[in-house]
Amino acid sequence: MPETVDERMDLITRNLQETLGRDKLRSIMAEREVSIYWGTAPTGRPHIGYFVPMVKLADFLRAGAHVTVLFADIHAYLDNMKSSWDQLKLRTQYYQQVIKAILTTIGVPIDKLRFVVGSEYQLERKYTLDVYRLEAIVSEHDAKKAGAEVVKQVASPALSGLVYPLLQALDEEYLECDAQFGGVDQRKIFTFAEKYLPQLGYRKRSHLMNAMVGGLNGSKMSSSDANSKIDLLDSADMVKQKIKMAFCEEGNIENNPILAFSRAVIFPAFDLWNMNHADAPRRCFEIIRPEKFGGHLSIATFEELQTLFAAKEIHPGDLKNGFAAALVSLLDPIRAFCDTPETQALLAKAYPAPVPAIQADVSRIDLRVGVVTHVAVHPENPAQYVETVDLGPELGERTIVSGIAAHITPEQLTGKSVIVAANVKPSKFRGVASHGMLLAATVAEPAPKVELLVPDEDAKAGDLVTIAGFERKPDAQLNPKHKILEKVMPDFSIDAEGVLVFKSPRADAPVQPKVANNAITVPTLRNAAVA
Ligand SMILES: N[C@@H](Cc1ccc(O)cc1)C(=O)O
Repeated sequence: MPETVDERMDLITRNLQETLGRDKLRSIMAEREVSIYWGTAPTGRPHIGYFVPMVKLADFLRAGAHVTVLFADIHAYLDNMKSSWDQLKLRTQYYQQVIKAILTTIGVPIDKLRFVVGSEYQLERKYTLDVYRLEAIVSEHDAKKAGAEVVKQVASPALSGLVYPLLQALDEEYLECDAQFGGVDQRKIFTFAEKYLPQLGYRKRSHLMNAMVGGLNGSKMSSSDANSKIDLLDSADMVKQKIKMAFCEEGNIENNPILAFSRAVIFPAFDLWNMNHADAPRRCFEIIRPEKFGGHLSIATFEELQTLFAAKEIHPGDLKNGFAAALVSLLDPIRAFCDTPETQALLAKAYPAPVPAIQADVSRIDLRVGVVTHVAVHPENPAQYVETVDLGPELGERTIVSGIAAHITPEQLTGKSVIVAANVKPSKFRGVASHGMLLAATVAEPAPKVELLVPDEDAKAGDLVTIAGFERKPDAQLNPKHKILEKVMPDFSIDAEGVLVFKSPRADAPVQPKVANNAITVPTLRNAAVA
């Protein structure tokens, strides 16, 4: 630990973008050991960006500070349920493992740190009461503003996003810290805490802010853009591949994610390692290249690397290779640490592969020809018919209930061919189970009219309806929750000639559904909807 308070203070604040309440922190440090905390909400899979704050924790420890890492599980939930309640425990466990692995890799002694899970104290009576006390004095405006850069901004924001900054402010009191550390994206929450903690009678804390390190494509490091972020467990090949795609312009040192990350992580991590292994050969940033392109370089400081790159003495390809090798050397031990059946199982449960989105397309509906063999008025509802419909050799006869009695007479229906959605989920209409749906055209104006769709004369019971561009793949039974019919039926209509057409997402113009090679029609309605 450095001798003087000023030296220790310099170590705590070096490389930070901004510090609020520096003098206060210094005066505390002159009296006793200070305590600093950093919090993370266990949401998406941690990526290499997590190395950045860890490097600072090393500085804090070396300056003699007590350091707490908070796993803010409740915050992960409050922030638009980025983690569901079920996932939270698992993700918190996973975060704990990998954060400890990162710290170990860069040579931070984890036995000197305190690890806390938010829900362990944030549900206690006193804390809860303080949340309410804050809610009673914080304006909606201030709460919203505080979270604007941290809480995901959505169209119809939930109340939980407003509560988020309140809890983060209270954490400073309950973790008994003198300063909170975070990225500059936390700034508005930090100033919010400075304003409101004193109003509850608590001490205003100091705030230490790291610069943000961007993604590899030159913008923000985002979990949703796979190429912009490197997962902590990516293989060496994957890491090299992503770095190859990274934005890195010759001579450009201003917008250069590789240089930025080298400065924030690679060099500090190598420095720590060299400090802890005084007897071993020093670890350096190595540029390996053939003699004719300048030969091998061992670079000890970031400034040296940056100067050489600015002078175009290091080519982007060589910088990328050197960076990839350095990064892989940091990630190797993390991957090894997590390469146990337990961690792999944990990971699979905490971050399950996304279920493919449900395709609501017409191929899932079993449309076919039926022949109505018998019609009776529903015994308990005169607006409905109970029909017996022959759906051909494969499906046989079915009972189907249709609410068309006001528009069609039993005589008009008996013996006729119709078009049936045969795989709708059976449902009961006042005691009579219906096993299908007859497709009909409807108009509302000038007077409501309904006509059933009619296949051509040659169609037989059981014949299939086909639609160009779609291979029939009907579900055994449509799941009402997937709302396939609701989503697809509006794309059917009757055109100006009285022919059934389908507005296919796979064709430029409407297509005609066919039975064998023939169109489906209605007797008299034109430009009508289909239901
Ligand atoms: N707001 C932090 C997480 C956090 C939550 C609660 C805290 O007390 C501190 C930090 C983030 O964006 O990652």
